[in-house]
Amino acid sequence: MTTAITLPSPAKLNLFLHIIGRRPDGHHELQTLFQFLDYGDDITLSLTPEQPGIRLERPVNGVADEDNLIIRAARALAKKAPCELPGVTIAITKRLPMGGGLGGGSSNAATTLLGLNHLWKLGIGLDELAETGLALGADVPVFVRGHAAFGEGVGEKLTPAFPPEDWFVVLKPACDINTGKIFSAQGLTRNTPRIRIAPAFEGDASRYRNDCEDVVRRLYPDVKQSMEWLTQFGPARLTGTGACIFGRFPTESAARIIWESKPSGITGFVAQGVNVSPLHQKLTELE
Ligand SMILES: C[C@](O)(CO)[C@H](O)COP(=O)(O)OP(=O)(O)OC[C@H]1O[C@@H](n2ccc(N)nc2=O)[C@H](O)[C@@H]1O
Ligand SMILES: Nc1ncnc2c1ncn2[C@@H]1O[C@H](COP(=O)(O)OP(=O)(O)OP(=O)(O)O)[C@@H](O)[C@H]1O
Repeated sequence: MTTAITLPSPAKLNLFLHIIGRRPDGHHELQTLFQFLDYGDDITLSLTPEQPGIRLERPVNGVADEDNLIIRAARALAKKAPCELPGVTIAITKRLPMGGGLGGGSSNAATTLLGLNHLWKLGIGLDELAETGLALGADVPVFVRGHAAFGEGVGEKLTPAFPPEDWFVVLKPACDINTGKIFSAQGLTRNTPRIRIAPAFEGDASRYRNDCEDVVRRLYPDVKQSMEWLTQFGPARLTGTGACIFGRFPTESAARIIWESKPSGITGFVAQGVNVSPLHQKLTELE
């Protein structure tokens, strides 16, 4: 019987992000193109049959365990079980910056849902797991489903997409950005016309933009400065509500040359865009 697994919890990029309106509940209606990166956190789930309950081996810096999306996801899943479950200890190796627009917390929640569904042998389908995940955050469903996608609604209505699997230089300017602050900012573009995209999306995402970019550049000079630097080598774009920005390159070596030339003090990483989540690739290997 498998008692422990280590699973990837990848980052996502919003290759574009359009805000097309506001719902009556105040949430913004989006159109976005999600792609995963082959870079992210790792989560180890270890069953502890002798000790009931769900616990984190070490807290995530700055996040109370009660608020941690890993714990919240595990508890939401446990509620669905028809019987008593073995306990679990969860350890995370955190690489993704928080408040970076890379969806780290949401990805951690999805990895926990899928990993525990596997270890606890619950047999819950992806539709139900995506619905459970949506209650934890708008980005959780795409991580649960595990395919690059055109997202609508708040990002939960997903149509599989196949953007090119290019290489990215991802930079993390020295600021953390609160998503709620950007969505409530004055002057945010909230009326981008809805686009119609065939389900087999193969269009050039560079024609589209991130509607949060102007507000974020105005409020965060570090983001503006990093974008100006990266733009010298091609289009640079914000992911989510920032703070991370990215530039795309056709090969790893092209991306690494730019990465090596970055000014000192800028953090980030180089990674490849992938249309099947590394989490799902790993789970398929385990089957
Ligand atoms: C920016 C994205 O990462 C793009 O993929 C997501 O839309 C973020 O969605 P999320 O993780 O659910 O965002 P949260 O950090 O929970 O949202 C914080 C706050 O931002 C506002 N918010 C968020 C998402 C959305 N579509 N419209 C909003 O107006 C809401 O006031 C919400 O309470
Ligand atoms: N496991 C977790 N990892 C990271 N953040 C978490 C986690 N659980 C809860 N959070 C909370 O979620 C907030 C957002 O963190 P996250 O890494 O998801 O940011 P993000 O990449 O900007 O997300 P998004 O792209 O969804 O806006 C953090 O500031 C933290 O308070």
